Amino acid sequence: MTTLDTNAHSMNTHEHAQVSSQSVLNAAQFVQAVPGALRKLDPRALWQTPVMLVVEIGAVATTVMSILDASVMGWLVTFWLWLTVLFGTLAESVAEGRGKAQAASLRALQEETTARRRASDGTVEVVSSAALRAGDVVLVTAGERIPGDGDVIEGVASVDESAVTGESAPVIRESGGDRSAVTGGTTVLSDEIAVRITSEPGHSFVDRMIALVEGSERQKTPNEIALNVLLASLTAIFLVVCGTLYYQADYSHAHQSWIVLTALMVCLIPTTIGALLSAIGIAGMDRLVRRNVLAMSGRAVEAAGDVDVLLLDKTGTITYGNRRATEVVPVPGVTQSDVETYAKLSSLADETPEGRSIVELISADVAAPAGTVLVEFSAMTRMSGLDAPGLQVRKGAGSAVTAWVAENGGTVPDATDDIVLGISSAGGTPLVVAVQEAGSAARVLGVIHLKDVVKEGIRERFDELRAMGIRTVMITGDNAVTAKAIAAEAGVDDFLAEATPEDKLALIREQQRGGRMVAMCGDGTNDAPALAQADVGVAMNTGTTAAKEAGNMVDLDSDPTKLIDIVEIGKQLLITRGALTTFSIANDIAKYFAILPAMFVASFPQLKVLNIMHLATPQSAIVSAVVFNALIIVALIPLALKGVRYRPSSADALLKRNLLIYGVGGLIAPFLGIKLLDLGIHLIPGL
Ligand SMILES: Nc1ncnc2c1ncn2[C@@H]1O[C@H](COP(=O)(O)OP(=O)(O)OP(=O)(O)O)[C@@H](O)[C@H]1O
Ligand SMILES: [K+]
Ligand SMILES: [Mg+2]
Repeated sequence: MTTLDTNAHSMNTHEHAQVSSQSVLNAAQFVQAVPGALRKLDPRALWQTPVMLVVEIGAVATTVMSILDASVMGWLVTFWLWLTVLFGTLAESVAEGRGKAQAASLRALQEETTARRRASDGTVEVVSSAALRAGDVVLVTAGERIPGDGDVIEGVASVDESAVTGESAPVIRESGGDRSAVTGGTTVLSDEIAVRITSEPGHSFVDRMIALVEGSERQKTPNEIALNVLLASLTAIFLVVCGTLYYQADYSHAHQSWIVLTALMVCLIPTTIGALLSAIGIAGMDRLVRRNVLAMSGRAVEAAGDVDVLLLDKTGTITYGNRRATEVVPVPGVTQSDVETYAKLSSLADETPEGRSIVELISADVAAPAGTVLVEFSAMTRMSGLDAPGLQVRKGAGSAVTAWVAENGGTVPDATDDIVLGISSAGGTPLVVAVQEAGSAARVLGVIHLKDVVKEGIRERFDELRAMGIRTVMITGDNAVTAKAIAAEAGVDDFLAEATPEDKLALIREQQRGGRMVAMCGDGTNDAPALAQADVGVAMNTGTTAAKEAGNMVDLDSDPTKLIDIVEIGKQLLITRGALTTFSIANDIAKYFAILPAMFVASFPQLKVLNIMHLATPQSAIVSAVVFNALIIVALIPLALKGVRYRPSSADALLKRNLLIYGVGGLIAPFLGIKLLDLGIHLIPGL
């Protein structure tokens, strides 16, 4: 067998380089986004954004009015209202465009290849990869491309997944354990594996990635929907206000044209946030993708911004997950060769990496007796072994095997506990080996030492999480002593040992009942229920298909500390949305005071005191406000896409700071902007 390369799982930093090169927004991106923006002007697409739909209807109305009754002012307002809608769709289109290049390179992975499909009778036929269905078994040898998503059911191989993950170091994929999932389009570098296909055509992992980076599957989150309803209500109110203003103005002999009132209405409704809302959401998902995290829903990204507790599986998440047998220790009275024989016997059927490592460690030839029934490992029993006529062998977690020995009339010698304790306190996983032969009570033979290594640099990252106010809890099926040793080494706040899949699920529910937002990182099939229940379920890409399907995010780098980035991006998304909503509404209030006095000052000279801006003429005031209202959308697109900067600090301090910058800033900006625009605009002939 090949030597397993643990470096392949070491934390990598390549994605950070990627981020900085891609986050620069350039003019070309805007230009490329124009066709998409024009398509989005279709009212059937625009109704998703009620505020912008109202602007579009307003633009249609002023177009008609200007045709019927041409005036410079009418055409200027019309032109800028159309630009306002276009800038809104442009924001979304630019946000989407950033995933398009990535989607194109992913599509290259979907090229049809040939596959060697193995029928149930063992015959192998060559078929097209497009003909593969879930359940098919294919053979893939060094140098070949894996034709579809699946689980390795035989063998172990090193695989180049760089096309999907961007990480050039090969990874190990093997049957039985928590590193069995392979992705279609990746390449086998050494050895041969048999893969059971798990996805139907069109529903592969890469298909999902493409849909995700293109934003085509994006659905509004409940928060976005709530905000949209609020914006639509504000819009409705201003529609009524401006509509009735026409008659009130007439009644007071201060007639205002419908063009002026439409312009006023557009200035007052929350167009800025209405235009940028969807771009902010898309940008959040995009930022995650560039960190090599695939979020299956926007809701998960938002939830990440509010996480209080992070639960992590131990093996494969906190440790490299390359748990291997290093020694077998006999209890007093048992020979080394005896304990080794039974340890190997108990592992003949054990297809987990742990089981195979035991078979490899022990050189003695051992064969299963005739009539053997193999007992596979399960996370529930935490044991594996075999049953033969007159012979039962088990190995597994200390508590599980102790219970089994007692059930079968035996007692466990004190020395066992000492050996188990010794291995556990060093952070190793002890597997107790026991046997029951016909006519005698079960007895313990010795203990297998499984070694695993804590991932490098994980401690510092957990410290960071603590600084962000997030509690880390390790949950493991392993015994309490091992758990404690690894917990101390990794620096988690707390741990839960001897946890079954149900225990993991129960712990999450309990935390959620306490009002906490729970994130969970895991890789195993036994983590799947917990990953599904967690508010943010991050599956390691190295993990099983079940885990990857249960979670709402997949980390392509299989780095649990990535949660720090995920939380930051989630917080940044929430803060950006909050900041731009504040700015937008403050802006609209300011515009009200900027325009209204100018509109009515001719009829009501008393308004002069309010007319602090001294805009040149009422017409120029209206046009300047409309132009400002449109330009502010374009001006804020980069901020919406990049996100407001997030620094770890208390929620209170953040709120105060943002209210000050975006609230007060939003109030002042229109006065300055409109005044400046008015200086030029009032010179336009005919206005
Ligand atoms: N192949 C095996 N045969 C027998 N017992 C095993 C085997 N593999 C693991 N065990 C025992 O079962 C326990 C639970 O293993 P499992 O892989 O389900 O852990 P887990 O819940 O995923 O937690 P973690 O991944 O954090 O260790 C292990 O701690 C070990 O004591
Ligand atoms: K507005
Ligand atoms: Mg596990």
